[in-house]
Amino acid sequence: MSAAVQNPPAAHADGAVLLSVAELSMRFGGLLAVNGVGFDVREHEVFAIIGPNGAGKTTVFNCVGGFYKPSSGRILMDGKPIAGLPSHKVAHYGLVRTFQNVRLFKQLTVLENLLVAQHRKVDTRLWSGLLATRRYRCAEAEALERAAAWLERLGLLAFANREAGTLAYGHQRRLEIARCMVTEPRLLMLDEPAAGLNPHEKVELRQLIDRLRREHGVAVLLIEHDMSLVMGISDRILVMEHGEPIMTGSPGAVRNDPRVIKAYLGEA
Ligand SMILES: Nc1ncnc2c1ncn2[C@@H]1O[C@H](COP(=O)(O)OP(=O)(O)OP(=O)(O)O)[C@@H](O)[C@H]1O
Repeated sequence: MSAAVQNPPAAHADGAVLLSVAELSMRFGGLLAVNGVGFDVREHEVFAIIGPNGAGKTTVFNCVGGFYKPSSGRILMDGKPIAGLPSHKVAHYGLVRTFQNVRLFKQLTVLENLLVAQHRKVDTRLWSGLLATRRYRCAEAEALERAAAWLERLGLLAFANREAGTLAYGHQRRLEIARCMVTEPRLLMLDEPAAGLNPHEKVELRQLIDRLRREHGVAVLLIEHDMSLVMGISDRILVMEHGEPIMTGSPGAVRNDPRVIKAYLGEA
């Protein structure tokens, strides 16, 4: 990795803490997949977790996102404990995620995918729908408006009525992000968003992440193996190996740390 690459300034280093993870551990039988991991994500910050395959990154994501109940540790969102809550409850706190492998409703249209994602905001009680109460109709119209706005922002409006499964892979990945954004999250968790993208799409992804935090105020928690993307977009980076944290620091500090170079980045 070239030492000449410039780091972005740590512009968000003073923001309020949004997510706080402390002493997080996750055991699968005899395997301690995550051991004593701690980090904070601040408002509007892009915070990345990197490390070799099997380091425990996705397991941390699954604990934070409500897919695993951690064996021990604290996870606070806005100061409120969320460890062990199921993912739909975690989403109530404004924390949503994408997956390593695209998970869309492939037989539904692009637009329908965004409407389904907002069911929490629309009163889905049967009688409300049957009676088409004013509140229900309003919420439905707003959901449609929000969906159309995000499709437009992400350049997907022309595909609104296409089945999601027929979109090109890069568009499906963008639709996943749109599906998160219609829920108006405060913290967006992206699990290897650049995987399978071509170089041009990676540049667009970087611009998109930057726009989301600047214009829409989200913080981003990122797992990614593409070091050019990670180093270019992150304010701070946590490096993991064998389930344990090696260090947390700015891209420059991480890139030059001998332990990180040995465990993951390799010699330039
Ligand atoms: N549900 C599970 N049951 C048992 N072992 C698991 C489970 N999930 C993960 N592991 C193990 O925990 C360890 C950490 O895996 P994890 O997927 O979190 O790593 P990772 O850093 O995300 O790797 P990658 O970069 O390849 O996605 C690995 O040894 C993995 O085999």
